[in-house]
Amino acid sequence: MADQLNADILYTIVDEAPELASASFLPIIRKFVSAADITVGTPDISLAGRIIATFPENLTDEQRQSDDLAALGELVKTPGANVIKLPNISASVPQLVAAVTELQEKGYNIPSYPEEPSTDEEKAIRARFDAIKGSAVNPVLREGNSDRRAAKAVKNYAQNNPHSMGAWESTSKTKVSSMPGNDFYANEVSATISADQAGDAKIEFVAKDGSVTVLKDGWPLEEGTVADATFMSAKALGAFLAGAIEDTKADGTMFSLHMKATMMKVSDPIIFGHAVKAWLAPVFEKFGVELDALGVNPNSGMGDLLDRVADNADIMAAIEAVTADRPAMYMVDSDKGITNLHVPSDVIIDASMPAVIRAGGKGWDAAGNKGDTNCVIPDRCYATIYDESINFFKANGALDVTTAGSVANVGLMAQKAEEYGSHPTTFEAPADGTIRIVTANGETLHSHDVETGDIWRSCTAKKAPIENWIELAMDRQRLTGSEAIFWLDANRAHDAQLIAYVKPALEAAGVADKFQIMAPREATAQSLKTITAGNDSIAITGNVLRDYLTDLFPILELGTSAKMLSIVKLMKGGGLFETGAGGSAPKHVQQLVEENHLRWDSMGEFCALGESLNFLADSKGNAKAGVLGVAAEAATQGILDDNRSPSRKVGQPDNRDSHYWFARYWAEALAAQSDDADLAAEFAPVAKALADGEEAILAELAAAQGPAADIAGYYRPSVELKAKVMRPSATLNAIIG
Ligand SMILES: NC(=O)C1=CN([C@@H]2O[C@H](COP(=O)(O)OP(=O)(O)OC[C@H]3O[C@@H](n4cnc5c(N)ncnc54)[C@H](OP(=O)(O)O)[C@@H]3O)[C@@H](O)[C@H]2O)C=CC1
Ligand SMILES: O=C(O)CCC(=O)C(=O)O
Ligand SMILES: [Mg+2]
Repeated sequence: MADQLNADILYTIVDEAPELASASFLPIIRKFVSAADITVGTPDISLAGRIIATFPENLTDEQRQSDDLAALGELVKTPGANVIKLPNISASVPQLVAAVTELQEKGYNIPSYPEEPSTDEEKAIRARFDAIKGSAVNPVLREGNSDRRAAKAVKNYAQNNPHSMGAWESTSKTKVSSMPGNDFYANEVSATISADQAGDAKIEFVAKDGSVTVLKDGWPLEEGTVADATFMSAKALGAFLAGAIEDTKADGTMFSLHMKATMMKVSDPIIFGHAVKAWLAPVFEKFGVELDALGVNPNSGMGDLLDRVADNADIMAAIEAVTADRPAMYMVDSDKGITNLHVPSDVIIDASMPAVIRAGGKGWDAAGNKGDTNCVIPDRCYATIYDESINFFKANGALDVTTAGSVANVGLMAQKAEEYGSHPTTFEAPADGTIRIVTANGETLHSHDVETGDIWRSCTAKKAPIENWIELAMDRQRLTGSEAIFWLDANRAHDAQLIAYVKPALEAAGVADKFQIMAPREATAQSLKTITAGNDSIAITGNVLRDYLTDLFPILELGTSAKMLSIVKLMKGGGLFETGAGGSAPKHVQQLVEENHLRWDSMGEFCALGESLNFLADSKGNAKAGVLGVAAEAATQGILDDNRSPSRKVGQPDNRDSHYWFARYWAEALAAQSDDADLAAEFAPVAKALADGEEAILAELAAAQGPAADIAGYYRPSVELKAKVMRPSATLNAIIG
């Protein structure tokens, strides 16, 4: 890895669809940039790679691999970082277990995931797995704030080639349901750490008998950190979920739960588990002991539960009886019977809610019928943005993609800001009592009375990232002149603390009149109005809304968030270029394996590559990198202009075809430019060979599609087979080498 880290550009090895795409695209990148002596390192941050790096002790030398994520995590704190970061799996427990099983089958002597660790050894193994679980990569690499937007060319393309949008009826019964109170929103308190309070804090649980358990010790809170505490009442959640199920039935719609069990890896699987228990309440009441004995953990979902109880006819019959009495369920895969509650990571709110909204408020039920759905989002902190969007489209009809403007995002993300950094400070209350934060000087910063099972958490946002975020917002507003809104709710404790940073900073810079501050609901309505009128808006948000909005608006405006420019301006001066704003598209892998068609759109990679090369030119004074970067931008434009992006259906051009075209346009742009004669001379014959070979290459790529493709694995496919499947054109391979 040491050599890898010294490379000019680091292009991450990840999972699923983007990793399949890399098997085709990376050889092209390497060939082109080597002409400027630019090196490309490939640190492995895949789920399988991270598991292997975590458990070296029982592996052979050949199997072992370095902890690339840890190394990258350090690199992003240096000015030289230039990382192209593709989306990776944030694993739920079922995914983690499946990945371990696959590695074991491949001869890796990795311990099994201890579901219920009892011995010290099991607890230690479990702790190591817990560090791999959920969103364990992005928070480590994101040492900067987020600038996500659609490049002009991408936006123009979408306006001229509108994607399909479901119609919105004013009579739609689709709605968002949230708890009326006693949720994270209601119980939040927040404070900004003073000089006196700064230092190592602790979090304590005080039982009814006065005994104190330290939940977290040596927890550094720097001066200026905004530190919140809040909890969700388990009783209130249970009652709400039971009510929402009944309400869905009365409405005649589908029940759907939308969580972020991956990034909120401690709290949201618990909330998900409450929903599984609420759905199967009579089964849990009657068979609690048996379910326990079978190792059922509702937080792992109904899929895991069904596997464990499959041989118990009584429980299966009880489940069937309950299901018959329940409302329709929103399905992940109707054909395969995968429900919304099967796996906690199947329905991820940032992708799932926009899909419902784009479809005109529709989901799919078990029989494959389209219908309205009750979108259950228990906590109210951010649910209002979806509620307001639904209200807006019910009133105004679907967005007109051909004329709509764009909502860009500037997101507070650096150094594990806000909820997405809260896993180490999230706890399920062990009993009735009090949970409190005690600062270094002995003061009680926050204190909550809790009941058994309540989900308590503290979130923090540090001063330097907050200030950097406000600067970034001012930069983007100045460069665009767009409407700019801080999505902050003055009535929410945390947001009020942020507003106390934002207002004076804007005033000091003399730009307060260029910005508005609005609660998320009002900001949603305003932004939708703005883009409906064909204008642009910048949403300046915290970390969760950064995540939600950079799927919501792109999916409405562009049909996908895959085409987003996603830049993380690292606070220490480096550049992290994320590819797109979406995920790793598991469904795409399934299609490739079944019919050798990869519909993954590499537009995010194309945009990131151009940015990374231009950044290299600036940061290292590498003029050739700049020439390559400008040519890569021309190639990206060519893909859009000539409609070379992948199609969804087998038999039509796919991801590999788009890479051929990218290489061709890139070579043509390099051959045509006059800034660097050497590069022009080197790429003229490449451009000619790619043009001359067009017919053969496209025929060879097309011929590969149709039959099943074997890549020998899911989490750790064979490198050789992947290359074989993803590079089926001998003519193209001969040119790329
Ligand atoms: N930055 C990161 O590392 C991120 C990682 N993730 C991880 O990704 C996995 C899947 O997450 P999920 O929420 O389902 O979201 P995804 O974004 O992976 O998938 C949602 C859908 O979006 C479409 N899509 C996304 N990217 C592309 C692309 N490049 N080209 C074409 N279509 C695209 C696909 O739609 P269609 O099926 O219609 O083709 C896909 O099924 C999880 O493990 C999650 O943790 C999620 C978000 C960000
Ligand atoms: O890290 C993850 O799990 C997902 C990240 C994500 O969805 C985003 O940043 O948009
Ligand atoms: Mg996201």
